[in-house]
Amino acid sequence: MIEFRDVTKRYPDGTVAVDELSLSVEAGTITVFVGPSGCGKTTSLRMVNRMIEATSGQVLVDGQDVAKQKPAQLRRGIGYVIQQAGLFPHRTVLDNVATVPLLSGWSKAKARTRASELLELVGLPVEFGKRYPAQLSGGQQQRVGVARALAADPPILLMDEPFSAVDPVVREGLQDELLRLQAELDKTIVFVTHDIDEAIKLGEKVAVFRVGGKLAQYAEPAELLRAPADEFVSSFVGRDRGYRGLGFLSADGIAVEQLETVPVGAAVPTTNDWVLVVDGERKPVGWLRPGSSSTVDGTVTADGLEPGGSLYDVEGGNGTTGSLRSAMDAALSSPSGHGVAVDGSGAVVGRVSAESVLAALSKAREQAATA
Ligand SMILES: Nc1ncnc2c1ncn2[C@@H]1O[C@H](COP(=O)(O)OP(=O)(O)OP(=O)(O)O)[C@@H](O)[C@H]1O
Repeated sequence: MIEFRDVTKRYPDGTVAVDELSLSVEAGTITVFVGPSGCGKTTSLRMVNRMIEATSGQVLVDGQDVAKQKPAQLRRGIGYVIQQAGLFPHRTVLDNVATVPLLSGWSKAKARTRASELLELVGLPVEFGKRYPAQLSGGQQQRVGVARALAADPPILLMDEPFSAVDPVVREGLQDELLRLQAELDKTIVFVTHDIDEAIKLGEKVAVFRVGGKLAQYAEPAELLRAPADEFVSSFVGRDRGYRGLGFLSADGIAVEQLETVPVGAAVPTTNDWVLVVDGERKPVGWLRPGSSSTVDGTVTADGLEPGGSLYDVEGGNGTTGSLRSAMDAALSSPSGHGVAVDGSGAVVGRVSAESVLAALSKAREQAATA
């Protein structure tokens, strides 16, 4: 656990970067510090590994005041990942990752074996170990940065805007990868970003800072969306917070109704409604519009079908149930108005409607009110 107790950082020029910060970061969780530029996120993060010293107050790691520990020893248990990875340009990728184990006295062979394992863990081919950082894409360099920070197997990982230099698609992949890694590694991660969507996706708890280094709210993401503490948090959290909040509500109680499907090559069904066309594994191919011409000699072809909308995975992708948001999105984005529900393998299991999502939502509200 990491604990900030009334921590203030005043720089020599008088700037108060962090003002009386008190919060606890639970072990084994991802906690995100978010806020506008200059609100003291980086300063707070760096006070944990003593790259910056607090002016007053205490930072404790596992109950021990960091100010009383030798920085080198403290940092052995704390991995650090920064924007644009900060790799050594003249060392190979493998040697970059092996740096900390080598510094800790491991043999070269053992450090390199460990580095190879880590490259695999972060989803990079082991052959990339021979390359130099400049020979990798930004996203790949970022993965190397994560592998390097994990090399000594530290229980704590500090990540300062690690994904902000890559494009949105790569960034999303890296976020998913981090969540996957965390499920496996169970580290205590403090993650700094100025992107509220990233904070809400990654954080089990999110600390919102305002300029002047004051903590505006510290809460679970669903709570931030549902009940922002004040105007500042509300405007920082941004638009559509009601809709985004659906992402945190389980679609457990939602009714999945029967949906008429037809395989490619089968006879065109006689119905005036839309029909979902599926492949041999019951995965959706597209929609057959009522009176559509996507047929040859009375059988359904894959050409000319209406493309489908997003899919509602009833298993939620991580062994959990899907969210009301994904169910609602499936219903709203489907050309037929029927949201397509699929199982973990992508096979169609039925349909959901916007009305059934709203019914599940009011049931969840009633339950919350009587709880
Ligand atoms: N060495 C320094 N001397 C004086 N002021 C500093 C110093 N380092 C940071 N600051 C100031 O402290 C405040 C907080 O800076 P910090 O880098 O922690 O913010 P941040 O929230 O991480 O911002 P960003 O998102 O832009 O990186 C800012 O006003 C900054 O200008």
